[in-house]
Amino acid sequence: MRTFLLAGTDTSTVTMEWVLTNLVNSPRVLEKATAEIDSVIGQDRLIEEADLPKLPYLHHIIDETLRLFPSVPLLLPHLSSEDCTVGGYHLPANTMVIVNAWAIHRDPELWGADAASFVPERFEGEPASGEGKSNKDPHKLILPFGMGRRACPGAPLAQRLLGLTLGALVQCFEWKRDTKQEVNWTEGAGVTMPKEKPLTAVIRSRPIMMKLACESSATT
Ligand code: HEM
Repeated sequence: MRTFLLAGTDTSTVTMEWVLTNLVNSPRVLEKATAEIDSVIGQDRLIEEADLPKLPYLHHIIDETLRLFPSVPLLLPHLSSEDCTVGGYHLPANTMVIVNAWAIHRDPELWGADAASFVPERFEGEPASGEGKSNKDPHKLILPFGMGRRACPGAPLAQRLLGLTLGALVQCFEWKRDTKQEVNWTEGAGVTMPKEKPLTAVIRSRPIMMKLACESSATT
């Protein structure tokens, strides 16, 4: 239980801070996410888990954030249990292998000239499924949760948690930068990759907050 708490909390909160940083720096994307939530759910009730499959753009925002700011940028170190070949390189047994997901996620050969830009639309289109499907499917080019047998077992939970939290934050509040210039994207140090300086922003409640406040005062 302790492992799950340790592995699950920092990774998710760091990602959420990067998502919000990207949104306050990209009003166009924030507006599109707000419009999606308003058209699918509206302002009369709070987002629920069952709404998530109907909010593709929200997921593209999360995928694009995990691409640019994977919260475990070097994944976890692995040890080869026997001699093997990886990407054409011979690895003797007992070699430590570190995968630089951050660099893969920003490689212009994979992502094009705008690899460093925040563009959730690059995840549009159905994810390819099955062996041998297009290796251009962007969902198959990111590995924020690792891959294979030791991949993150909390990935499905994390994706639902991020979707629901971000959905509620966008549905319930207007978000704006508190400075004229863009919020700094500088990364800090750590096993998980935090922002160097914590995000500050201006938020204003949207109509649903008044409704939720009235409902909660009526039940107390
Ligand atoms: C945005 C959220 C998260 C990210 C980006 C993330 C990422 C990762 C990565 C990259 C690994 C290492 C994979 C590898 O060795 O190649 C990992 C391992 C792990 N994660 Fe997550 N994780 C997240 C959330 C969670 C949550 C919510 C839980 C549990 C509730 C969790 C539990 C674990 C555990 C137990 C491991 C170790 C698995 C093993 O060694 O076999 N993670 N995670």
